[in-house]
Amino acid sequence: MMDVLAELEKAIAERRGAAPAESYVARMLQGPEQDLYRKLPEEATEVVLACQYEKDRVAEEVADLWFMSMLALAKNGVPLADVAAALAARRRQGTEAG
Ligand SMILES: N=c1c2ncn([C@@H]3O[C@H](COP(=O)(O)OP(=O)(O)OP(=O)(O)O)[C@@H](O)[C@H]3O)c2ncn1[C@@H]1O[C@H](COP(=O)(O)O)[C@@H](O)[C@H]1O
Repeated sequence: MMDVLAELEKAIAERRGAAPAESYVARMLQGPEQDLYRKLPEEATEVVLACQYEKDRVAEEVADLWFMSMLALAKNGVPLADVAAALAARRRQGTEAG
């Protein structure tokens, strides 16, 4: 799983400087930040709607949300490894608490 996300992180880094006309990644990362941040709640809402009404679309919608989250990480210079570390730390805390 992390391999796919790590590959996506690399692809995003490679494409962020591309011509906006040719790259959605470039459009989102070079454009106004509100264009990107508006997409996050939209995609989250689509996940909820799929869960409630269109279960065969849940995976696709979560993939969209994760992609937008990856763009938000790139926009803010936060590496995927930091997210992995945060989840791992919570896992350890959960193990200790449990
Ligand atoms: N994983 C994705 C990915 N997921 C979704 N999208 C794009 O995200 C956009 C948003 O989807 P929506 O469902 O909201 O569609 P929309 O309403 O048309 O979008 P908006 O115009 O409102 O933004 C769509 O244009 C999708 O094509 C993605 N675009 C790119 N990637 C990855 O990023 C790589 C580099 O992409 P580009 O540099 O953009 O070619 C690709 O090879 C992929 O691996």
